[in-house]
Amino acid sequence: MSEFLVKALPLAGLFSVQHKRFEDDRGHFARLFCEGSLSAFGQPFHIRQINHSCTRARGSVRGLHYQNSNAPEAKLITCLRGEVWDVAVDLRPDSETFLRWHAEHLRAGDGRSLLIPAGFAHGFQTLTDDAELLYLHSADYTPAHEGGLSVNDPRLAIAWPLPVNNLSARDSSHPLLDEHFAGVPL
Ligand SMILES: Cc1cn([C@H]2C[C@H](O)[C@@H](COP(=O)(O)OP(=O)(O)O[C@H]3O[C@@H](C)C(=O)[C@@H](O)[C@H]3O)O2)c(=O)[nH]c1=O
Repeated sequence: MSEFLVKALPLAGLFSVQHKRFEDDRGHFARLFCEGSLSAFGQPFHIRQINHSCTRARGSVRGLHYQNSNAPEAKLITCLRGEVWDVAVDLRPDSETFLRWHAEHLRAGDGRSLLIPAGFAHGFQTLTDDAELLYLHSADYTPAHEGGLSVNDPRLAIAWPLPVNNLSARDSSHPLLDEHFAGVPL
């Protein structure tokens, strides 16, 4: 096995990345990111930014966020503490799965990340208190080019595992999708 076991998920370009773990008496070691290996899957991924978040209460939801065609970005999401239900929504207008979502359960210590390509929105719900996420981003944070989708949009019909709690003011005000939504053409 190489340093990663990469599994394609139902939306093209979305991957589960299992990190090979080396165990010994001291504990363990794993490579979290390797540009050379991961670029072979989906589009090349060059890290521009690394972010970290901690979310205190179980059931909290962050998202759904994306950067538009002026600053498209891929993300590699890893859970460092607790557990989250991590969601990616396909916003590529030419995709056969446009507006379909897929979720993965990420747990600290499971050695797994979600690789989300450009042209997707991302969000998550915490399944435990004090959940921490590490995000690797392929583009700079560009608020002027950021968009959001409502986590309760009936057109997406995301089946959140818990009642949706603790949305930020911004995440409570994302518009519902309508016929003018053009997605993220790449
Ligand atoms: C994302 C981000 C936020 N910020 C600032 C803006 C704001 O004052 C504060 C909190 O930002 P937000 O409320 O947008 O944080 P949050 O709602 O946690 O945003 C995150 O949500 C998840 C779902 C993602 O996928 C991330 O990429 C990111 O968009 O941090 C930065 O300075 N740089 C950044 O890269």
